[in-house]
Amino acid sequence: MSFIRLQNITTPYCLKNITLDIKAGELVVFLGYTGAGKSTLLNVIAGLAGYQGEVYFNQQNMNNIPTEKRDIGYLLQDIYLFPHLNTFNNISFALRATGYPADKITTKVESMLDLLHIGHLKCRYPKDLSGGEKRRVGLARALIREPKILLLDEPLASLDPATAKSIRKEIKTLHSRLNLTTLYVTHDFTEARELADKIGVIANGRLEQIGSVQDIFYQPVIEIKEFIAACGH
Ligand SMILES: Nc1ncnc2c1ncn2[C@@H]1O[C@H](COP(=O)(O)OP(=O)(O)OP(=O)(O)O)[C@@H](O)[C@H]1O
Repeated sequence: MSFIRLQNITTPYCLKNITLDIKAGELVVFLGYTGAGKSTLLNVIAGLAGYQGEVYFNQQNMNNIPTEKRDIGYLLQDIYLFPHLNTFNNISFALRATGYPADKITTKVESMLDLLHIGHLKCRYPKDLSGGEKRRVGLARALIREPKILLLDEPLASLDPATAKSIRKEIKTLHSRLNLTTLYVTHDFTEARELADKIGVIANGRLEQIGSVQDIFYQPVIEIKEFIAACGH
């Protein structure tokens, strides 16, 4: 049964009639060129972009449900950590804003710091974090409210290959351990291959192809042949 269903999603500038079913617990990677519509697709699911069509989570229509009530964690490509808050306060922000019991916030944030191996960063401000550390803090912040759905928009962009690989591994572990349904945007086939249960290929606002890594690797649509050639297998 599908956990996320998109039905005939069209947006004014970009997406064209996308219909898609994602099962609970799947890690789906959306692959496509710059400007293809990948971020817009995540924004639709998050309730951050206007659209025509229907979005369902667990068979409930989400069209009139605002972002903060959609049970999602979201890590954007340009991570907007609050510059004036340290790591601890960046992570706890959403808990405070939603009335989480004040006496339980510290324990909750500490457990998230442990999970992401960033306890030593808890008093640091974003300007004193490396790119990789910022991603980990961003992930902790996205996960602190225990969402069922995690949306990641090029979360590893501009990291060195070794750091990217280690965070990728961590994302995969968190995805399983926290029973997440994860949607991940990239234009890197190597990244997609390492992570995906399924790959969805977006080109010119359309979902051109969706299938297993093997399906996409051996029978790619024309638009991503270059990605596959570039990944060096
Ligand atoms: N509000 C808007 N007004 C005009 N054009 C828009 C608007 N929102 C999105 N677009 C256009 O829609 C297209 C898809 O953008 P989107 O950010 O979803 O692509 P993407 O596949 O995520 O690209 P990238 O890999 O560069 O992040 C782009 O051409 C963008 O300029």
